[in-house]
Amino acid sequence: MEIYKLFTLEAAHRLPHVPENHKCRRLHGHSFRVEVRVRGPVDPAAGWVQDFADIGRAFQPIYEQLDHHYLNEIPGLENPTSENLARWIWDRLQPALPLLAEITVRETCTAGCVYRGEREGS
Ligand SMILES: Nc1nc2c(c(=O)[nH]1)N=C([C@H](O)[C@H](O)COP(=O)(O)OP(=O)(O)OP(=O)(O)O)CN2
Ligand SMILES: [Zn+2]
Repeated sequence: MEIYKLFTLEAAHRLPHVPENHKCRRLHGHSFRVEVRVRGPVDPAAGWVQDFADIGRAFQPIYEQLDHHYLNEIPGLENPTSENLARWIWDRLQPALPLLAEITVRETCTAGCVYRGEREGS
């Protein structure tokens, strides 16, 4: 079974590799929504895959690094596309959440990406 927890964070970014006249080359901000999904068997005694609070605790240090920050200044996020942000979050979250199955990053109401780890062909 799969469970999920949703996080919202505010951050600024610009995309340095898009053409000069592309709007995303300019500094702008998003209310990013990050959905973390964990997959595993339901423990019969607990009745859950994993405590939602475990996901919250694992995500906290990542949240602190990203929320109200300029993403381009964070090592590894010099080109902070949704794709790169999803992989960056995965790489830091997976050691604390071995059952991690999927990271969804939504930049706007209409755009985002889903990452399921290297087996996806990254
Ligand atoms: N594949 C990707 N494409 C784009 C990314 C990205 O991370 N991955 N990022 C951006 C920009 O950051 C932009 O802020 C969001 O893009 P876009 O959906 O084009 O922005 P709008 O909300 O303004 O969309 P409209 O449909 O034009 O209103 C760009 N592309
Ligand atoms: Zn953007």
